[in-house]
Amino acid sequence: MATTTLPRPSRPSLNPPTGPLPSLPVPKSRKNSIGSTSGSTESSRRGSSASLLPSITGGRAVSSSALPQRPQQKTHSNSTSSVPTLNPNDPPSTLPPGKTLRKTISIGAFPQPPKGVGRTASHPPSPLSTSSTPTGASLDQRLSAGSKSVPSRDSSLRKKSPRISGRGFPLKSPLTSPSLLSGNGETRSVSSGALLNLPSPPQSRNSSAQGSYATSATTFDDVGEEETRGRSDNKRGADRHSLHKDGKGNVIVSVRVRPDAGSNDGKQELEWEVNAKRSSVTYKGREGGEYIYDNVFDTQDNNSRVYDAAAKRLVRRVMEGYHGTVFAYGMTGTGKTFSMQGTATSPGVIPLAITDIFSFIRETPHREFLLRVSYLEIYNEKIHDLLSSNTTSINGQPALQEEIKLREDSKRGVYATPLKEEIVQSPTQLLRVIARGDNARRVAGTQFNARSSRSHAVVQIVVESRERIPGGGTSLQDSKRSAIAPGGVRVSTLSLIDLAGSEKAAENKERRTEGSHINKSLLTLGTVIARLSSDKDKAAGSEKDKAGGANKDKHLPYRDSKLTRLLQPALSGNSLVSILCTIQIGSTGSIAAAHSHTGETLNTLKFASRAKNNIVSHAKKADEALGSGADAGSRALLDRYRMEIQELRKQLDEQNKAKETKEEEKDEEEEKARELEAEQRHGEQMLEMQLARTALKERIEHLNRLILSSKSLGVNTNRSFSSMSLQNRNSVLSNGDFAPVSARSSASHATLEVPALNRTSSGASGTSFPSPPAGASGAIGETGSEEDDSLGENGDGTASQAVQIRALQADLADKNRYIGTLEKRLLQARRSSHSRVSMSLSQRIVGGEDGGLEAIIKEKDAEIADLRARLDDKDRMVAALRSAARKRDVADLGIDTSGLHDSRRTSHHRSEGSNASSKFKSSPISPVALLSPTSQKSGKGVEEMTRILDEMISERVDGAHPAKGSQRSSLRMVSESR
Ligand SMILES: Nc1ncnc2c1ncn2[C@@H]1O[C@H](COP(=O)(O)OP(=O)(O)OP(=O)(O)O)[C@@H](O)[C@H]1O
Repeated sequence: MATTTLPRPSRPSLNPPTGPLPSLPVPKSRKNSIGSTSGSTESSRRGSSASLLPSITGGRAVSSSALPQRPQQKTHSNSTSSVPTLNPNDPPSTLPPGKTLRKTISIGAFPQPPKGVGRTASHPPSPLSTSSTPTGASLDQRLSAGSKSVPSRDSSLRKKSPRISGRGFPLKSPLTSPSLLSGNGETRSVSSGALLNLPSPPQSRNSSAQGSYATSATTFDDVGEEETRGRSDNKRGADRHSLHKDGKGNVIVSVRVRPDAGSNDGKQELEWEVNAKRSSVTYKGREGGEYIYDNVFDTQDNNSRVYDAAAKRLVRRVMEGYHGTVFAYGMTGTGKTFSMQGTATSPGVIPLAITDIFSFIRETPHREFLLRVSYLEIYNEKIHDLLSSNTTSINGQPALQEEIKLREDSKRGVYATPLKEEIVQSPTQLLRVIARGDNARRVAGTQFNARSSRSHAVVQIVVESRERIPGGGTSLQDSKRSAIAPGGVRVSTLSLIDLAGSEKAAENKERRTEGSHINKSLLTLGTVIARLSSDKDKAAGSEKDKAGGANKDKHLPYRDSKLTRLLQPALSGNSLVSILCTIQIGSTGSIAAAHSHTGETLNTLKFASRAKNNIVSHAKKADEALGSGADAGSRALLDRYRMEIQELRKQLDEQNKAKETKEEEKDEEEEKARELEAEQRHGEQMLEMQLARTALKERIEHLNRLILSSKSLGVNTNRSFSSMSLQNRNSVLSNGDFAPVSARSSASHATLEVPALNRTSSGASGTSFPSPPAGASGAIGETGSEEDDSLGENGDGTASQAVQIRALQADLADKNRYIGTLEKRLLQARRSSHSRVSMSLSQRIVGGEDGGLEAIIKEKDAEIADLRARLDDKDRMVAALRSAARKRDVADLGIDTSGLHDSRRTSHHRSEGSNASSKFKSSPISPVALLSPTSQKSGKGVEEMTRILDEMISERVDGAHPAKGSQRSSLRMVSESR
């Protein structure tokens, strides 16, 4: 395709059309739309001339806007002589009793998207009607719903006013005047549902407005061609062509005639002729003339038709990226508000435009849109925000508000600030916003209108749009991709303006003041438009003009009123323009005539002619603000929102990640801390347990050695030490494997130095003495080689006292070493659990737990004292043993050696083959002496010593019992005390 060509009638050879505007890109979706509808009978009917239409690139649809344009327009409008002058002799009129008061219902009364009425059932459905309206009703339904309530205009026209040119169907007027924006709403010439997106035959000026918007993708160049073609049959075609080359095709001027309720006598026909077909209004009175416009709506035309012909195409253009302005101009009470707002049953331009805007959005999936709306009024030359939240109406009059100022910059042109803009997402929402503004607008009853608008009201809908990714996917993934790679944002503005009506001086002072402001601003508007014509030749087609007419500012009094200042961008060529002028025609003697409407009507007609003739528009599609920076398209909220959303999403992701990481870290830290704490606690517990176990083990071992040793020696019996000793020795030696018995553990040997005296007497002592207390038995066989620890060379234990002393000393050394070992371990344990211990200690101190620190210290002191007492015991024991040894030495002087043999006999087998026996022989003191009758003294000493030892051993045994003392606390006490 790619190029779908639409039928175009052959036309005379004219210069190639040079449309004032560049070709408009059309979404591909349009192609489908077109295709679906262009395959209709109308399409085939026009197929013969399809080649004449510009080809469609990229599958774009073709517009039906390429309509022939009425040739008379320019000639008439340009001809000042043709404009009838006002008749100053017209008598001032007064409001007749029968005048219909304005009963316009604000669009607030229909919050839901309006349903058009008044269209005939034969209206072809809009191509947009294939999709539902926002309220769910298709446009077709909307249109057909209203068709019953409004009679066919043709029939009514014929009936009421046979002199008014009817628009019989299908009419193929050779004067059909195509326009960039115009497209007459007449659709009855087109079969229903068939050719909504196709151009009317060249001769038909009554091309469907719907058709025009259905094919709004048509480039302006196309229109230029059509205009040229349309003019070909008219002697004024050349003029029209040049006019459109000047950009006139972007300006539509329509005149709407309001029905005159008081005119039932047909007299109006005598003075006025309204020919909707020719789009002309003719005044036949004095200085009369014919006025021809793009559209003339007679009294039977309803709002829907007015919208279709005068505004629909412009609205579609705005959605495509052009700026567009629609305003209603006319005398008070002639139907401006009625046309712009409409009623619940007959919605006007504003609600119908809103419906179309959202229809367009729905049908343009390859672009995304953002709409924002503002609503202001110019009242007594001051601008007020009708959407401002502090707009509170008091007794029907809005409260005073902050004045809005007009500013201008290169990007935005002239704009009001500060002005509230509301972003809207549905037709209902948009209608409600506007209804809110309507309620805040100043209205008052006047002589001519019970609810007269006392201000100029401007609804501005800013349309931001941006191309979505190719393919226009609507999936979430596509949306995301689109958000990630934003294209340029195009910003266009649709201004819908309901001007206050010009009026004669009122009696009421307030109304007079309002009226003077209204009239002044309207006068300025008229002046600006009138002067546009003087500049048009210079400006037309020039870059200066395209730039917005900045140079014109020097000549044109835009700044004389806020209205003209606000309209400056539109009037100076940057916008597509549609002007709807409303008049009320009264015949001689009618109500309207009685109110001097004729003069005002003629003024309005002249204004409309000048506007059509003078306003030059070189509206261009707004550039897409490329780049994603905040500067690009400073007003493009769409971009900013996209960026903001992306930024927020990014932040949210980061925050989520940070939160997750933190939580993980926190969990990990907590876990680690818990583990560490548990580990520490466990380690400490294990260490303590180990320590305690070791201490207990050693202590038990040690004490066991003592006990066993004591038992083996028989010290707990009443028998004599020597006999016990011998007995023991016998048992020990009964296996004939005599070995010296160590009096102590091998470890003890090295740590305690044995006194020389004991050492020398150890082998010679004949005193029987118990075996070494600790570890003796366990050491037998292992440490038996230690010669110093021999029980006695003579085998009777006479050397046992010295051995005993050394054993005790060794035991003492053992204990000291043992304590040292415990100390080391405790210190080690303390280091690892220092903090914990100190903490628990401090807690104990603070909380007074377990009696507090004092109790602990006392406990430790007691343990220290206990240990000291034990040491003292040992010292005493050692001293007693030494003392006994000395006594024995003294007694040795009178020893009877006879007993020695007995003694020897008793231990005969032991002494034999023993090294110890040889030692014993050489000993200066025989151990037997201790047991002989001559050694009574020494025997007494031994008994005493034995007793002491018994006590000590039993004491230790008691102490070793777990129930009788806490090893752990004892150990701790020792370590802590040191
Ligand atoms: N075409 C029409 N068909 C039926 N009624 C109409 C038409 N035009 C206007 N009217 C009625 O005429 C009355 C005045 O209309 P409207 O208020 O729209 O005039 P206006 O031009 O806005 O006046 P003003 O400038 O004072 O605000 C209203 O009651 C309205 O319903």
